[in-house]
Amino acid sequence: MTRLSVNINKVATLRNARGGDVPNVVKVALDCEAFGADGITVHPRPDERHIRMADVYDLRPLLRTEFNIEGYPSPEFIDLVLKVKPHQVTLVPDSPSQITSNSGWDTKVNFDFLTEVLDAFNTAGIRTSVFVSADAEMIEYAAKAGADRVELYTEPYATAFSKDPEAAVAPFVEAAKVARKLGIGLNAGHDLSLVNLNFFYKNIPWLDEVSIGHALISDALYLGLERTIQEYKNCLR
Ligand SMILES: CC(=O)[C@@H](O)[C@H](O)COP(=O)(O)O
Ligand SMILES: NCC(=O)COP(=O)(O)O
Repeated sequence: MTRLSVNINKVATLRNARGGDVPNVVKVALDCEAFGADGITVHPRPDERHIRMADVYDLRPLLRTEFNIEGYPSPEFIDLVLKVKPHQVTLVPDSPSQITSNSGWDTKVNFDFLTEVLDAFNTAGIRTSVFVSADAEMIEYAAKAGADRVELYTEPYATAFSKDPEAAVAPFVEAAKVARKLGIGLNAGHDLSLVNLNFFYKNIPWLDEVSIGHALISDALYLGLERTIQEYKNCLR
């Protein structure tokens, strides 16, 4: 089964636009779970422009599904994750000024750093995942550094999908085979949508998890959150 983790960053962005508590991020997360989400993902950034550190603490005791925290492993981020102890932490090589995640790690160049950070999370009993491009060497070094899983950065797939779906997914199928051969888990995310998700899943049915935010929350404006989550779940069958 491929799990759907709903990234609620965009819900927090909407809330922050007015400075109040509408929409309430915790309530939306709990409703996502009630509507069938298998997990909740957040990606706090240092400027707290969407998810805030306080949201992460508020969510932890209330969530009933898997909690995945993504982000760049700064000292503050590491401290937060070790205190909150989510089910999974996903390391992303974001710089603070980036609008959104736009690449995977160079796991070879950052091997020592990643090994040290992954060791701290593994020792704390938190499942680890490393955000990488669909590149065999990057996956191999992530595994060597101690990652339990990799998360494939799917923006290039999403961009190329409309022109040639087969060509778009081909490098991801190869990357997924590398992860399977190494015996590590496989997640995927970034710009997955109702348009491109089912094709991705059909080609890589052994995916453990997808995390989806931007398109899913946008679809919910038209379809409502409950139906949207059901439609995304239907893409994973
Ligand atoms: C790693 C990744 O792709 C997501 O965490 C993404 O960055 C979240 O979306 P936003 O950048 O829009 O918050
Ligand atoms: N890890 C990817 C994620 O959480 C959501 O990315 P997006 O669907 O907002 O592009």
